[in-house]
Amino acid sequence: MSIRLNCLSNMARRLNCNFSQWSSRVFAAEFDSRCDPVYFALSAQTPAADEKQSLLFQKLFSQGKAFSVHAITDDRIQRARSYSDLQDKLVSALPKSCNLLQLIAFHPDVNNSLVKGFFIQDALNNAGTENMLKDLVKSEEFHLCTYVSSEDGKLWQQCVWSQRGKECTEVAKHYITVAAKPEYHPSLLNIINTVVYYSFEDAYRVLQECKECIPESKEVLELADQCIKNSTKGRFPVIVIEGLDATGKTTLTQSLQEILRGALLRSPPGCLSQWRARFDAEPPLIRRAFYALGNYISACDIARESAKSPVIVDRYWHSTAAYAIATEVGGTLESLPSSHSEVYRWPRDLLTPDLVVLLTVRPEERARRLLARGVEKTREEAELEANNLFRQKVEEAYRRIQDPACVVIDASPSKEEVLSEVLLLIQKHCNL
Ligand SMILES: Nc1ncnc2c1ncn2[C@@H]1O[C@H](COP(=O)(O)OP(=O)(O)O)[C@@H](O)[C@H]1O
Ligand SMILES: Nc1ccn([C@@H]2O[C@H](COP(=O)(O)OP(=O)(O)O)[C@@H](O)[C@H]2O)c(=O)n1
Repeated sequence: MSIRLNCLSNMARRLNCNFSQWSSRVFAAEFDSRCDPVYFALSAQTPAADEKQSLLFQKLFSQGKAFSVHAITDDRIQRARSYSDLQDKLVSALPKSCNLLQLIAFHPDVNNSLVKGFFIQDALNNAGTENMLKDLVKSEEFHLCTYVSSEDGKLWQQCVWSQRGKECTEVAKHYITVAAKPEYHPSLLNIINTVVYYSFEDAYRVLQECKECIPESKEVLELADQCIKNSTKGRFPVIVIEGLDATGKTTLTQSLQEILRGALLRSPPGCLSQWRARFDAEPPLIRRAFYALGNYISACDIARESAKSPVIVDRYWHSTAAYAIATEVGGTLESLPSSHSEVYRWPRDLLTPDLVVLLTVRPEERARRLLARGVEKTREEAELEANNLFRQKVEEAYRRIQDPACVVIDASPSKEEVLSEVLLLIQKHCNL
């Protein structure tokens, strides 16, 4: 597929026609996270009519009227924030007759080429929907497309609209062809340095780019500046406890602290708590960079404390990466990057613990504990409960992270049993 698309854009370049960068992208419209998306590409030439293709496109584009919207700025921070704003606007303003789907556009196999947008099917073909979407284009941050068919309904075209003076005008029109399913789910193109950061500098750079639009970034950066780079562990062991919410991390880490007479730390560290809600409200690009920096700040504390006593850490890099990967990857467990993917590698400059224990509990037991605790859940945790599939993806991502990999413990038995099992593990791994 990518070869065919490259040929197309090379040909367009030779012909010196205005074949925008969008033309070499593949679009993926996601009907349901459990099914494969519909993949389509744009073509400068009239494609041959194909019965199967026409049927598929009719399903996609002729449920009333179809539209797509993408944020188009080159600034990654602005694009991520515009996408979030757009989602809020569409969710609140679209009439009930509309079906809102995720539409992504990407260059096959090119990392960070993915641009997120929306695909809207308006079953009633409301004039109001079209006007509302054209209004959005006025802000010049978005790219609006409509979809039209030839008279016999066999060929489809994507029309691009843009604000020219006072008018919203059609500025380009391309034929649409079915594109092959890529080898890997396109969301994988958007993990490295977009939601998971593998060095202090990469995460730091994102918050630096946010200084203007999120003033709190400056304070987080100041704390990060105080971090000793590449901090190394002291002579005492460092034990990280990981797991989904309500798997017993707090209970276990407190017991371990008492028994081992150690220091209890967490990531993100307490010094960042005042800004956590602020960054939780930001899109993944920014939110994940905040948590990534949190790990580096915690690493400094871990280095200092491990010179004096054993250190127990409640969540660390495994949490940051596993939640980010599971949220970003659409589809089922099979859509996760394969076990040997580089997305599961440990950042080269982050202090490595001696032991990472992953607590797992059966879903019914976890739900029982959450209910008994009665604490308000974070938005993401609420989603976990509603979405068992997402929970499985987070846990599987935890299990795939390497160097150090986590040791998985069934934390469904009693607190005492879990504690003694973990103490045995610590003895084995950390010579305690
Ligand atoms: N092994 C266990 N068996 C039964 N209940 C437990 C066990 N470990 C923790 N709990 C209870 O489950 C709830 C969640 O535990 P907590 O330690 O707060 O989890 P986390 O820190 O992972 O969110 C608490 O009410 C706690 O008392
Ligand atoms: N080191 C960490 C810790 C939390 N997180 C994020 O924070 C959320 C969980 O935090 P939480 O405060 O609800 O967790 P608990 O420690 O209360 O179980 C996850 O959704 C992760 O996205 C992270 O990315 N990195």
